[in-house]
Amino acid sequence: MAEVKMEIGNDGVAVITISNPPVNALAIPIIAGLKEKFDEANRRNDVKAIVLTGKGGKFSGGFDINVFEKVHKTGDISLLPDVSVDLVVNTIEDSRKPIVAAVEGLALGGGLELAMGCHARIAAPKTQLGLPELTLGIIPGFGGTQRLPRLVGLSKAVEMMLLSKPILSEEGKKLGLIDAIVSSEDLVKVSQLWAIGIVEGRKPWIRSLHRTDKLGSLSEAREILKVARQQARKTAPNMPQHQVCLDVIEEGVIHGGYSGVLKEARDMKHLVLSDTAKGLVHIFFSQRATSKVPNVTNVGLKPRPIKKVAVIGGGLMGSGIATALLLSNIYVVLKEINSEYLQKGIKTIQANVQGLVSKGKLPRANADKVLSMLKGVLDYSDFKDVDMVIEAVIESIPLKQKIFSEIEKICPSHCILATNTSTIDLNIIGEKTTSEDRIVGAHFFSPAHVMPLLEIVRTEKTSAQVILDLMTVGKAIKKVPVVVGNCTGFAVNRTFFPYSQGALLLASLGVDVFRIDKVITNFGLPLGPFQLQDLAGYGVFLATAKEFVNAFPDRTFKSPLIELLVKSGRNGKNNGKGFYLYQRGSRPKPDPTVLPIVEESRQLTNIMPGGKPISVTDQEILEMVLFPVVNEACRVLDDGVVVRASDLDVASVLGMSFPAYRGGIVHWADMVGPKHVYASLKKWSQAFGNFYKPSKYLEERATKGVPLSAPAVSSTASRSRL
Ligand SMILES: C[C@H](O)CC(=O)SCCNC(=O)CCNC(=O)[C@H](O)C(C)(C)COP(=O)(O)OP(=O)(O)OC[C@H]1O[C@@H](n2cnc3c(N)ncnc32)[C@H](O)[C@@H]1OP(=O)(O)O
Repeated sequence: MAEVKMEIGNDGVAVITISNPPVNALAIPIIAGLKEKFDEANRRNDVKAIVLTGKGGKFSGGFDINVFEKVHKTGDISLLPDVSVDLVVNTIEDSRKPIVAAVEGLALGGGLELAMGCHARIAAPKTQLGLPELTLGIIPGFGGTQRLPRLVGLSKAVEMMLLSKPILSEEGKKLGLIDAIVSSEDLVKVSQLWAIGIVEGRKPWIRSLHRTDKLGSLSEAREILKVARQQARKTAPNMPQHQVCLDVIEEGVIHGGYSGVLKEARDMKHLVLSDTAKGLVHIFFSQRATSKVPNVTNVGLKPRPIKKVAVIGGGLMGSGIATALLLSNIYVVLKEINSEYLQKGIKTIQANVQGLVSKGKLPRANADKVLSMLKGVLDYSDFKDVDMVIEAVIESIPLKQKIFSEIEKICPSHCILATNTSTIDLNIIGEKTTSEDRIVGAHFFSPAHVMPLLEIVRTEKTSAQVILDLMTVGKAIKKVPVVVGNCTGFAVNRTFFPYSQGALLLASLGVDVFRIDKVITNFGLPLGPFQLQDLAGYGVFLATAKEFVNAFPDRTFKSPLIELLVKSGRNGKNNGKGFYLYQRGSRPKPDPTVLPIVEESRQLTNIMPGGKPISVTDQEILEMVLFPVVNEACRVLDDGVVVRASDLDVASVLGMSFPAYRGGIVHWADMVGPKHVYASLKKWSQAFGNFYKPSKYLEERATKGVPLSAPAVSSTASRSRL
């Protein structure tokens, strides 16, 4: 239950405790409770000093993000209480009695801001301290933009806020954010003594907002902010909160902390209503919702331990998957068909691990231990005690069928039989076995040890236990598992197939390929469709295209362009020459010599109206590439391939790097408006054919004014593949 308690000890110290499991979020009743208890403590004659702490080993995960969601749904900004001035400045910082924060576990966002309003901070070891508000599209709103620079210095504070990077209490102590670190058991006791120390004048009574000693000179401050602004323009070009955060910090540096607090409160409220905040808050909750899968996570099943996994195939995917498992202390048996391929696979894993060491992401000392958990094999003898097999061989149906019949016999009966196929129907892969209940798709995205998404593909026969086990392994290896149904391309590849198709069609209509890529990267995807094709490899593209043409012949656009590129000796990044030129040590450069090949492809498709290139705005280019993706997302929703629309948003962000601040593909389409998407597709389908034909789902929702993300109505729910 959400509550704030106060206990007054014989020493005259009131201990105020926030209790709102699981993370002690500062929900509205908690804020009201804090105000009430602080007022009471200040009034009472038997209270000399106050300690503020959180129950259950966590100080606070910050302001209740659900309130932002409510503001987004209602548009009612008055739902946000005045915490910054009323509670943090007037009640806490200007309290007549000293207040010490006893922080443990985590103090994030509003949690850290409350602590910074107190007159001292005592922390347990390894407590996370941070202001991650920018990841939600807002800025700190309880005075954090003013107090953090005053406690840790401007440079560090800017870094912590702009990168939303938490620090541990040990670093906090060195920086001056934390006054002392004591064990968790002694935390409240020491904080009480510290508070009495302030009353008795043995410890300083510090109001952070009044400090200026760590801000440096005005010119130094301006220089730091100038550099930060330049960096933010590069790293977060489409998001307003970074520049606003720096403006608010500057206000406090120039006109004083209180003036900064007032500007912060005003600007925070504006930002809460921004599309960026709507998108990012949506993704925050959507990502957490993916852990809730009906009939899997709510039926009392317990995940079984997965300690040893066999990976079949040491190519790019297999070695990436093996790396991810090893990094999470799971034993891996890597199987290949000959020692040459096996050595290649092992070398790739070693290089992956080494790469993490050189980037500082893995301590050098851990690298040997990680690699010692790997065993390379050429036969199945080590498969007798594995808990899971992940097959990652080439996309060949007979080969996969053979492998699954073999492993079914060799592996223990509890062993999960997973495939990393990205296109082949799981029912076909499992057809020749009697183990279809333990066959599941574990679809990783390349590079598998880096990309965060794991699509878990289930068939009608996959057991709930197997899905739960794979979800648990997925989380253990730091992926975000999203459970999806079985269909060509599953959720992500199916939804995004029209991404490259739309781009190829536009190129055939006479639009410059590099302009298309630029428009898409300006929108926020890291790579345009042509550069993405270069990177993914043309072989993969052609093989996938074949699958899609077979599965959805009514809506595929057949372009000869990639085949022409291959014929002319281009192979994308693989051989350094695609739409772009790839040279070691320099950024990919658009290659103008590819343009005659694009022209040849145009002549062959011959779809330019009147033989002339169409004239389009950048906005039209964007929509002609992304609306077909939205259209396919609608079909994916209609077919029940995902549990909920927001799962597709998360999958698009984590699997395709669709900008999180646009909320994922379905959320974005709802912001743009289904009516506009529908009308545009209809217009283009009349001009350019079936590729653009709006789906029934889109048509229905656009005409009825129902958001694309609204839960399915019963007639479509019956088609669910989950
Ligand atoms: C005005 C102020 O400046 C504005 C703010 O304070 S904005 C809030 C700033 N704080 C944050 O951004 C922190 C957000 N939370 C997190 O990063 C992580 O949840 C965490 C590090 C606290 C804990 O992570 P982890 O242990 O993996 O648990 P996680 O699954 O994320 O969260 C547990 C539950 O708490 C909820 N939760 C976490 N932080 C929350 C918050 N600030 N408000 C509301 N709910 C929150 C999650 O939604 C989840 O709910 P569910 O179980 O119903 O799905």
